[in-house]
Amino acid sequence: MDTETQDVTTTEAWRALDAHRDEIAAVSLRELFAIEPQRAQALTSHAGDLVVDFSKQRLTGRTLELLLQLAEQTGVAAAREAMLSGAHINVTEDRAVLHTALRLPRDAQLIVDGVDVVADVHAVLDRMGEFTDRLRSGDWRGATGQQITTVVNIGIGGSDLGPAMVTRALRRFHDGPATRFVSNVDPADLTAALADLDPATTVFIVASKTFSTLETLSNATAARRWLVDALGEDAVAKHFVAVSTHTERVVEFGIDPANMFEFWDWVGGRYSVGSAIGLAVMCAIGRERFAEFLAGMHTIDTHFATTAPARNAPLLAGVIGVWNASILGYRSRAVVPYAQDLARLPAYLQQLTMESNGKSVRADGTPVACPTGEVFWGEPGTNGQHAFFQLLHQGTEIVPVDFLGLARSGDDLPARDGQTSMQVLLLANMFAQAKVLAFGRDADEVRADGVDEALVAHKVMPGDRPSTTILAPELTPSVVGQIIAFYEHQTFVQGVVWGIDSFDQWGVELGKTQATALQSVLAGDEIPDTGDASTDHLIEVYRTLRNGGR
Ligand SMILES: O=P(O)(O)OC[C@H]1O[C@](O)(CO)[C@@H](O)[C@@H]1O
Repeated sequence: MDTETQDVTTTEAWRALDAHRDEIAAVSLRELFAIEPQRAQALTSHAGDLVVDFSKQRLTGRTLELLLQLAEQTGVAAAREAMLSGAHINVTEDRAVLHTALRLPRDAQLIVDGVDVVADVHAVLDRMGEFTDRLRSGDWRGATGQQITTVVNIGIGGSDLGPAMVTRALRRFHDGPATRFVSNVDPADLTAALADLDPATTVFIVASKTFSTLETLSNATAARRWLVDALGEDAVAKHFVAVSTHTERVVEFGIDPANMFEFWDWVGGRYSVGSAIGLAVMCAIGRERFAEFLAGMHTIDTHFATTAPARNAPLLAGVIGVWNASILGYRSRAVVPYAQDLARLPAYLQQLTMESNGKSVRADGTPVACPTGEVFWGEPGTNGQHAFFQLLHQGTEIVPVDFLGLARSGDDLPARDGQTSMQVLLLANMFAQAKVLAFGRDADEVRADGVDEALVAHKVMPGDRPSTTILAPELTPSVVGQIIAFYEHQTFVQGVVWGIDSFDQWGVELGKTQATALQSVLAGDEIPDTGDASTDHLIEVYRTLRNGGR
């Protein structure tokens, strides 16, 4: 941390972009498409199976040129090389950042701090494969000799969102035991998950990088009690496995290290679904499909590492994200997958992007000089259309949208018209939304439709609302891996440009320690003195309500 981190706003490219913003402010997307007939093709990148169309972003060829200069002047290529080679780019924790090593093929080699991490990675993948083969074939039996029918993953943040999102996304490939995910320390989460389960046929995966996370250890302890009450202490070995970097804590919890799947401190929690944290996914879809998922990620890693900047999809997405958030002032991004199976993708991306880039100081501790981390949110289309799209179309806030769509669906059904299919209808909705956001409809067009003058202003669609459209052939394990790696790398690019450490998360620590301190205050009945009047008052109100008062 001795080296000073560059302030992006002092670069030549930033100053040029700042001026350029004003130059193109009055140019509409309609005009840009009229001036550049090949715009759609020119602004579409191909990465693996992903086709990424940036043409509806508010930018010109000159904007992209300047954004690529910005990437150059902030050292994105060198930072990427440093990450991929295992340099300690997570400076505040002095750690390498090597989630890309999790998806290197078996015959690759990567020596980091004197160790071949690829060999370690594949040794764990093999152990995961052996375990999941046994579980899926029925060879692994519970304490009463019954076959395991349900796997419950207990974890939170990266130890939940990745496997939960991917397992759901790959529903069609699910041919193993049923999977459930418990994350919240709210007892309702565990209680609901266990309500109809039989301890004799249930296996718990306790997934925690640190094995010290309050929510996970609370849920794991309660789940252990549920199992032991029914089957006795000896049953734990057949019904609990752990995924962690911390063997001693796993043993202390009472899980046999033989049933522990290891990963390493160079895998950040939100980047860990390709590690043993993906064990629940492997239980659901099997080791071959999981290998395809990893291979999909590796395809995008290779694209990111080797493709020229002007065609490099995650690099372009990253700098366009900076352009939107920091220069145009569009502070949030909606992610709208037109795929019900990607319903958890927005939540997954919230952690990936916001825990990574939601920082106000640069890696050297100096304050950032421009807005950083976008606020990510979203829901699957078409549901989102009937909820928040009104604001996207006509609100005062401009929210860039990432549309994700699939050309084919394994679930397709005939459409009501008897001619097309519901998947075609779904995609037609996606294209329509992106089209209307970009090109809108002006007052004359509204009038030309014979709309009553009193309603014209209400029906004007302003347009010029940016979006990126990502298309893929089908939701396969590989494509899901590709989507994840695509977002991981754009998050990385943004972090480098902003000069922040995208791999720490100090901002979540204080709340955790204060919760632990407040737990006993809430449970007790002494006059609260927590150091602030607001919290003291809330605790008193809480106690009154808890005791049935008003
Ligand atoms: O895997 P662990 O150590 O239980 O941590 C869970 C999550 O908690 C965090 O540390 C903070 O939210 C995340 O980064 C992480 O994914």
